[in-house]
Amino acid sequence: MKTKILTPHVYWAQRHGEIYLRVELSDAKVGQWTTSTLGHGAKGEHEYEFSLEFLEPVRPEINHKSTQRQVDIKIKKQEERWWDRLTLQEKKPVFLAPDFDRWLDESDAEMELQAKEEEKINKISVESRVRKDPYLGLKRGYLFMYNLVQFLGFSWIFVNMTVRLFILGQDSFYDTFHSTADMMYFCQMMAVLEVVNPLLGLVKTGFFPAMIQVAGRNTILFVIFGSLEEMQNRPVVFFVFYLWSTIEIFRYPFYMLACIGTEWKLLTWLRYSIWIPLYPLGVIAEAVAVIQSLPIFDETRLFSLPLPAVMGQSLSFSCILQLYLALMFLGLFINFRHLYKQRRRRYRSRKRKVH
Ligand SMILES: CCCCCCCCCCCCC[C@@H](O)CC(=O)SCCNC(=O)CCNC(=O)[C@H](O)C(C)(C)COP(=O)(O)OP(=O)(O)OC[C@H]1O[C@@H](n2cnc3c(N)ncnc32)[C@H](O)[C@@H]1OP(=O)(O)O
Repeated sequence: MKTKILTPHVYWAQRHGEIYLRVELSDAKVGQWTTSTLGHGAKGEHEYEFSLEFLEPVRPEINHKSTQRQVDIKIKKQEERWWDRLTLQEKKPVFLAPDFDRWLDESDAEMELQAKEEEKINKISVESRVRKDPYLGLKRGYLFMYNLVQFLGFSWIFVNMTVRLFILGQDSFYDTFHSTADMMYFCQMMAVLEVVNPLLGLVKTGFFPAMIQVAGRNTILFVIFGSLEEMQNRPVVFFVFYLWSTIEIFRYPFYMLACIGTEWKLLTWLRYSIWIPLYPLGVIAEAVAVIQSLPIFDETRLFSLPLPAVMGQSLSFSCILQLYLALMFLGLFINFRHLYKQRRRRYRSRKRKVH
């Protein structure tokens, strides 16, 4: 006697490139992928069959996996695009229903596709960077050592000044230069590497912000404090050195951790936040130092530029410093904007990673 062929329940979902069918049959023996199946359905062991005429052409190769509970079928679409429905006929066959476990609407599927693409691109770019750069370890080692030396130098200055402030009180303001200048000279000469590093492609820092930072500080340190003894025992030295070293004892350890692929949230926050009060205060302290040095340069004629006889004797260096004062505020604006962007970039990309 001929057994009755039954139709199983079929659930479907799609992605841009694939169709997923889930046939509710346990222990099924799949015959030809197109139709016939032998398995246990709701009505016991039977032969089951279904047929679907797809809305658009699909590739001939079929992937199917039979489990104790169901048969999973994956079919590739000929062309990667979203279908409005599964079948050519508009009316959905009664045995067919959406597979809500797999179901995504078009925009969700697009996002899933995009995320997969991004993951693929990231993987490729990380792999190619690692493969392409045989000196990566050496570069990281150099940067780590550079940051470590700077961190130790600025920490020494910061601790020295703080201890002296506690012991001597306001008196410590007057000989900051004599107790810390050698170390500051060392650190700021080393800091020239911060302009070289982006030029060599060792770090992603912009060349201009680094140049403004290093040129600005070294003008104050070597030209104003270093060459004018009269400036060296003024309290302004204390404020300038203290503001510089306060940011650096957070910035350099932050970079050190970045070199070994680690991050401490609090340190990152400090690196990208305390410049907000410190930078303007630093520029104000530096401006005070420049203003205080003007009459000294006028008096001593140090670094004055000789002029042709008709124009007078010489141009005092204080005139150049007045121009520099204006440049300082331009420098402040450029670097403040740069640091603001770096802060936004850091927190925006971190937020994206969390989602
Ligand atoms: C046209 C004008 C002419 C100019 C003439 C001169 C005018 C002078 C005006 C100057 C005013 C200066 C005043 C200033 O001296 C006052 C003070 O300093 S007060 C104290 C407060 N100061 C600060 O907070 C500023 C501290 N300095 C800095 O932050 C940097 O020097 C600066 C260049 C301004 C910004 O840093 P950067 O661009 O590097 O930002 P990031 O830290 O986000 O780094 C970007 C990515 O590069 C990686 N990186 C950078 N350096 C290193 C390193 N040494 N080792 C390892 N990695 C490094 C970093 O990790 C970032 O990578 P990622 O994006 O992957 O995280």
